[in-house]
Amino acid sequence: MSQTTENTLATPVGTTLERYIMRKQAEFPFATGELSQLLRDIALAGKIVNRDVNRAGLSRITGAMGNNNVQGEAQQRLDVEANIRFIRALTNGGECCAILSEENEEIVQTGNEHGKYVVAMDPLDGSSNIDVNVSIGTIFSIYRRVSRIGGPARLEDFLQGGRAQIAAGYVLYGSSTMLVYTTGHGVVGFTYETSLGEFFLSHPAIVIPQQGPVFSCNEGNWFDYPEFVRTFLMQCKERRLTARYVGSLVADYHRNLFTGGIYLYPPTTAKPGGKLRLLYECYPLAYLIEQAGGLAVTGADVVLDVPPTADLHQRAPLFVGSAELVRELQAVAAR
Ligand SMILES: O=P(O)(O)OC[C@H]1O[C@](O)(COP(=O)(O)O)[C@@H](O)[C@@H]1O
Ligand SMILES: [Mg+2]
Ligand SMILES: [Mg+2]
Repeated sequence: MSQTTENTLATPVGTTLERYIMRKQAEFPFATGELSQLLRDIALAGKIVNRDVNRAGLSRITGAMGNNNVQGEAQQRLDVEANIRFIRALTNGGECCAILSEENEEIVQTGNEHGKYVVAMDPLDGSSNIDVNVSIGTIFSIYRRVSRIGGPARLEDFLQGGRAQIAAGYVLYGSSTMLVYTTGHGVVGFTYETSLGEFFLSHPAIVIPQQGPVFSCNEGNWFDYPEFVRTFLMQCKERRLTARYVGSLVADYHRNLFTGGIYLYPPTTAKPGGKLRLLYECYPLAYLIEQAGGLAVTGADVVLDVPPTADLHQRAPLFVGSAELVRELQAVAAR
């Protein structure tokens, strides 16, 4: 076990996020604190969105905006609200020079041209569940920029590929609110203590079981799935695995991370390239799952090795979770 993991594991449960980030930074003599600040900014935005989510019904942040986003999907008020909150926190934090968001067609330049990092994000994941009080989330992915520091960010900063991520994670707004992320040294989870307004370390080293009892898939699309997907789903049923599908990627993913299992969003006739977005849904969750000992594929290919195209909102099929289950799917896909 590496020194870093030993120190991390030595960090007692109940440590605040702030103290954990400081400890972590101390483990890297050349760390300059910018990434730490960026993680703090994300946590701050997560707290504000958590408040908005909790009282959405009271503050009228419910329902559709009446327009569609770049994906052609109806934008919910909370999609827009969460987008504003994260863009504002990342801009004010000073370390992020540009943001790619599901809710913005183009890259958002923050004006922090000295910033070394860019962030790709899905500010509100699980939009179909917003107004019905079902768990939703935020997904983020961080890259060190490759464009010249001191100037605006460029497209290539976001097209470095899944393995160039230096950090990734999500905030889950569920029965409790959690921040789960990796910086390439395992996966760590913090639980939000609303009354104190603090994230506390609750899961120092999250590891997904190699096998699992759960499969998560919208079987309403059964007739639109490729043959290999139906074959795999039949195998799951023959083995009496349990079907669980919340319809919020972050919530389904989070459950399977702890219980073991596989989440599937296959290609369909309507969406042969898949529904989920490669840069701010698939890549970050694939990076996390590999850091937790699991696997993420698009079918035969490993998600983190899928090269990005110039389409910032490109989609990809996603099969993610316990390594053995995902390999079984890969084997069926390769037949
Ligand atoms: O309704 P479907 O087709 O099952 O799709 C649900 C999936 O789409 C998503 O809502 C897409 O994400 P957004 O809500 O961020 O657009 C996932 O969270 C979820 O897993
Ligand atoms: Mg999403
Ligand atoms: Mg979204």
